[in-house]
Amino acid sequence: MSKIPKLPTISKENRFGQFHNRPISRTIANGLSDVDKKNLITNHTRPLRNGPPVSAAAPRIKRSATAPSSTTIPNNVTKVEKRSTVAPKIPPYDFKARFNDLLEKHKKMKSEFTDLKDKHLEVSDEYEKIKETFQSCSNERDILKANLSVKTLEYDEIKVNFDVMKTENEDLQRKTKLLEEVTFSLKQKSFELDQVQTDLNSLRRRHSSLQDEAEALRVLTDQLKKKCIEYDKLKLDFTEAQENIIKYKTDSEALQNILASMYKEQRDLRNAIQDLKGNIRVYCRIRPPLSIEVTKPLFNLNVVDACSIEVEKIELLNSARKTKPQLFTFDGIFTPHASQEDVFAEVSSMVQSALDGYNVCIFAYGQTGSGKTYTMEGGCGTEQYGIIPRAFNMIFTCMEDLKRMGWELTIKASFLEIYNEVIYDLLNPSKDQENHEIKMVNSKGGDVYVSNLKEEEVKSSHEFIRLMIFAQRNRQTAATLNNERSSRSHSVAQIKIAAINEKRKEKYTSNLNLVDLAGSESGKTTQRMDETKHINRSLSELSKVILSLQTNQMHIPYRNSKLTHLLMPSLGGNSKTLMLVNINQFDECFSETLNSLRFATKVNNCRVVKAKKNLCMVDT
Ligand SMILES: Nc1ncnc2c1ncn2[C@@H]1O[C@H](COP(=O)(O)OP(=O)(O)OP(=O)(O)O)[C@@H](O)[C@H]1O
Repeated sequence: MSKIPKLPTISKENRFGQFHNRPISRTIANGLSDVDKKNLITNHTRPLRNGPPVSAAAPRIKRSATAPSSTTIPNNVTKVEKRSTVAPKIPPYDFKARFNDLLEKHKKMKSEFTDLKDKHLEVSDEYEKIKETFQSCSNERDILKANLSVKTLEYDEIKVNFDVMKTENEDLQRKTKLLEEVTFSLKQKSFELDQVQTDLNSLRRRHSSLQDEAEALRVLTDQLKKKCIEYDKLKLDFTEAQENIIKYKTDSEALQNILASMYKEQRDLRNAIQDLKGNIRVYCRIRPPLSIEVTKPLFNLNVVDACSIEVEKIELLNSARKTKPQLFTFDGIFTPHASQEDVFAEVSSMVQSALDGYNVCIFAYGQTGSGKTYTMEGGCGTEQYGIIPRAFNMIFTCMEDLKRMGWELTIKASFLEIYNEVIYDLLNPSKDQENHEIKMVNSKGGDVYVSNLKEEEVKSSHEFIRLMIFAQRNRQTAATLNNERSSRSHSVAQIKIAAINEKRKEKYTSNLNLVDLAGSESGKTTQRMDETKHINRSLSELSKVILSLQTNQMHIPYRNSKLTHLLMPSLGGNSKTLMLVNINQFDECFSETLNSLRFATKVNNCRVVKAKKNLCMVDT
C-alpha cells in the first residue's frame, strides 16, 4: 500500500480568507480606489469632528488585522500596525502631513502588498504543489480506494472465511473438548482395563492353581475312593480279624500255658542234662600260633577225641629218644581251628542257665598269652566277639522270648579288676578310687556285693558293648601306668539278672560272672614275684575251693582270696561253673601248659551237688 503524503492542514476559513484577500491585494496593488480614498479621507477627517483621527483610523486597521484567528497574516503587517499605533499624532489640520503620512502608509501598504503578492505567489506555488500533491493523493486515494474495495472484498471474503473458520474453530474446540472428554474417559477406561487385566491375570493364576488343586483333589478323591473301598474291605477283615483275635487269644492263652509248661520242662531237661554233665565243666582251648610265631618250635599235641588230648615233649636223653605222652580229658576240646562261635555254642547253655535263674561263673584260665582275653572278650568285629559280648546278645534275644511268657527282666552290669588283692572299679575312670570291699547281701549268706562299685542298668546289647569298651579302655590305661598289669590281674564282668512274672507271681535273681583270670605262670618263670605271689595265691585258693567242693567239705575257704570270695555265689552248690583252660602249643610253654592242664583236670574231677534255682514267690 502506497504511503499517502501528509497534506498541510489548512482550515476552510483560512483558505477562503486567502481567496478573499486576493482581490484586496489586487485593489491595493492597483492603488487606492476612489471610494477607498474617500473612505480614507472620511475616516481621517472624522476624528476632526468626533475625536482624534488616529483613534478612528486605528480600529479599521485593527479590524483587518483581527481577521479570523486561523488566517495567516504576514508578520510585517502586524509590525506595521504596531508601528502605526505608536506613530506621532498628526494634527487634523496638517493635511500635508496627513497626506504624507497617508503616502507613507500607502507606500508601506504597497510594499506590504508586494510582499503579500510574493507571498501569494509563494502560496499559489505551494497551492499548486499541494494541488498536485492533492491530485496525486487523490489518485493514490483512488488507487487505495480501489485497493480498499479489493481489500474490502478480500476482507469480506476473509471475514466470511474467518466466520466459517470461527465456526469451524468453535466446532473444532467443541470437538476437541469432546475429544478431551473422550480421551479422559478413555484413559479412565484404559486404567480400569489395566486393573481388569491385572484382576484377570490374578484370576487366571488363581484359576490355574484352582485347576491344579481340583486335579489334585480329583486324584485324592480317586485315592480316597480306593481307600474307602480298601477301608471297607479292611473293616470287614478287621471285624473278621477281631473275631479271630478273640479266638486266637483264647488259643494263645492255652498255648502260652502249654508253652510255659513246655519251657519249664525244657529248662528242667536242660538242667538235668547239665546236672548229668556236671555243674563244673571244663573245656580246653588250644591257641593257634600267630603269623609272627609260625617259626617257633611246638611240642606234640594230639587231639585224641572231642574230649581228650595227649601232650608230649620229645626229650633226648643220652641220644635216646625219651617220650612220655600225657592224656588229659575234659568236657570238650577246642582245637586251634575252633571259632569264637564254636566256643560260644558250648558255653551258651551256661548263659541259658543264668537266664533260668542259676548263678553261673565262666572263667578263662591259662598262662599269659594263651588266649584268655581273646576267648572272653574277643577281637574287633562281631565275628571276633568273645564269650562276654555274645552272652549279652543272647540275654537280650532271650529277654524278648521271656517277655512273651510274661517275664520282665532287669539287667545290671559292673566291671572290676583284682590286682594284687585290691579291687578296682573299671567303670570309674578316676585314679583315686574308693575302697571296695566284698560284703554279704543279707545275713542268710549266699549272695555277695562289692561296696562302692558302679553298677549300670543295661537296656540293650549295644549299651552293654559301649560299657564293655569303656571298661577295657580303663583297664588298658591302668596297664599303661603299671606295665603289664592287665596280664597280672583278674578281670571280672558281672551281670545281675532280676526277673519277675507278675502273672505267675514268680521272681528270681541270678548272677553271671565272666572272669578273665591273670596269667598262671609259676614263680620260677617270672621276675615279678609280688604279683605272682598274689596270683598264685588266688589261683591256689580257687583250686582249694573247687577241691573242697569236690570233697563235699563242710567249710569252703571262699574268703581266703578276693577272687574266691567274689565268686562265692557262682561257685558251689547253688551254681554252675565253666572253666576254659587256654593253652599254647609252643615248646617253651610246655611246662606251664602241663600245669594248666593239671589244674583243669583237678577242677574237672570236681562234681558238686546239684545246683538249685533261685526261684521264689512274689510277696503279695
Ligand atoms: N583262638 C585264637 N585265634 C586267633 N588268635 C588268638 C586266639 N587266641 C589268642 N589269640 C591271639 O593271641 C594273642 C594273645 O592272646 P590273649 O591276649 O587273649 O592272651 P591272654 O591269655 O589273655 O594274655 P594275658 O594273660 O597277657 O592277658 C592275642 O593277640 C590274641 O588275639
